[in-house]
Parts: sequence; structure tokens; C-alpha cells
Amino acid sequence: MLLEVKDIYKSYPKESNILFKKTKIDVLSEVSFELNEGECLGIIGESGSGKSTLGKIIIGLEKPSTGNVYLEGKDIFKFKSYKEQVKMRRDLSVVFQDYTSSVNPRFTVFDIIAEPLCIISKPDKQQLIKKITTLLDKVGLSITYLHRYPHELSGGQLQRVCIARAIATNPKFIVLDEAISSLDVSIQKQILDLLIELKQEYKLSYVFITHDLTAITYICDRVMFLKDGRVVERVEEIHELSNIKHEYSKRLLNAVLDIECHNKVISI
Ligand SMILES: Nc1ncnc2c1ncn2[C@@H]1O[C@H](COP(=O)(O)OP(=O)(O)OP(=O)(O)O)[C@@H](O)[C@H]1O
Repeated sequence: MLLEVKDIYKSYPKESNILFKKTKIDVLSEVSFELNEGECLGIIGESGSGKSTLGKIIIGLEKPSTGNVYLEGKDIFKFKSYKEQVKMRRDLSVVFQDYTSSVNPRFTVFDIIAEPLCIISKPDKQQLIKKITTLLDKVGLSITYLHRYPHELSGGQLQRVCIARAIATNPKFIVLDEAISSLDVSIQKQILDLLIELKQEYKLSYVFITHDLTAITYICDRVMFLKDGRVVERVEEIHELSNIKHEYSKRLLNAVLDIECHNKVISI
């Protein structure tokens, strides 16, 4: 098994009106799941249900209050040596929704993609140019983009650059946190197709975080519904999505059907 997330609880301190009284807000409770090689697991939930917090925990950006995350059997929060931590950084990657703020505006496309490569090794400039040109090609961008700055790219192009950066270190899995949500619908499909292609080519696993069930049915093998930080339902086979039982999951599914129906009426 590639990833095992076991009994995660996460709480944050909360401001209290009562002097000296410490309170906390529980964001995740009892969250467990497994992810196998080559799989795409969808995590869906309403705003504030804890999806991004969970995403940050499984790539080691945030520590759980209790619980463990095992990557190939090893607890990612117990990697002590620098070498182990660099390996973990190489194996786990992420693409965020907000592609504009997840890149340095003063970096060129070359600098953005080179950054993780230079953290894990010390490649020379020629090696870097070759590798980055190949990566750009993989995400459907030509070499002419190499020296452009983020403001000289469209949203879809910049998200492709972020995807190239995410796959640069040959990770084992990528957390895609609302990675297509800021793009318009036609670009969303292109990016989903690209992600599916890359998943097959690099044998990647994804954790696909979204509030969009339509995208889940397009790319995911399984799905987990998160409500107030708890897993309320799991669908192990995506084609069985219509058999969901929990009221909350049904509400999310019906919301999609309503929107699709509404769009059809408009297009008629
Ligand atoms: N660093 C933090 N300190 C305090 N509270 C936090 C912190 N990060 C997140 N939260 C709270 O945790 C809860 C879950 O937030 P999270 O961003 O994980 O939800 P989400 O499901 O990803 O929401 P969205 O879909 O709107 O991005 C929210 O109530 C949020 O305010």
C-alpha cells in the first residue's frame, strides 16, 4: 500500500471571550483511509468540512493533533534525517487551487519548475533546461514559455506550469487541492485529461480534493465524503455513486444534478 492515513484528529486553538480560557475548534475527527499505487481517491465536502486541512496533513505541511500518515509503511512525521526528509518531499507533491499565489511572481517558468529539482539535487544548468523542456512538453507547453513570468500566462497555462512543477521530482502521489476549480469549464476538462494522461504515464496516485462531484466522476476511482471533519460515506467503486445512502452525500449529488439540469434548460 502506498499511503495509509490512520485515525487523524486535528484541532486549532480558538479565540475565547472568557479571559484565560483556552478553547479549540475540531476540524478533523477519526479520519482514516488508504491509497494504493495508481489510484485516484476523491475527497468531497462542503466549504469548511476540513478537506484542505486533510490535504496539508497528508503531504506533511501540517501536523495532525493525533493520528499517523504512513508512506510505504513509514510515518511521514517521524522522518528524522535530512536525507529521509528530502526523499519524502520528492515522493509527495501538491497542486493548489490558487495557481497565482502558489508561484513567485518574480520567477520565470524556468525558475518555478527548477525550484523543487534544485532542492533534491544539484543539477547543472544544461541538465535543468533539458529536464524542464521535457516537463513543459508533457504538460502541453512549448519551450517558448520557458522565460515567461506568471503574469504573461493564462490561468490554464499557469496551472499547467504548476502541474509540471508537481511532477518534476517524480513523486509517488500528488494532492490536487481544488486544482481545477478556478479555471473555466472547457479548460477544466483539458486539465483533467492531462492529469489522467500523466497518471498513466508516471504511474501516479492522486488525492483529488474538490467540492465538484462531476470532476470526481471523471477522474476518481473511489470517493470519500467529508462532513464537519468526519468521513460520513465512502464509495469504493465510482460507478456506484448513485447508491449513496447518507443524506449529506445525496444533497451534494442532487446539487450537481440540479445544476446540470438548469444548464440543459438554459442551453435549450
Ligand atoms: N490555521 C488554521 N487556524 C485555525 N483554523 C483553521 C486553520 N486552517 C483551517 N482552519 C479552519 O478549519 C476548518 C476547515 O478548513 P479547511 O480549509 O480545511 O476546509 P475546506 O473543506 O478545505 O474548505 P474550502 O472548500 O472552503 O476550502 C475551517 O473552519 C477553517 O476556518
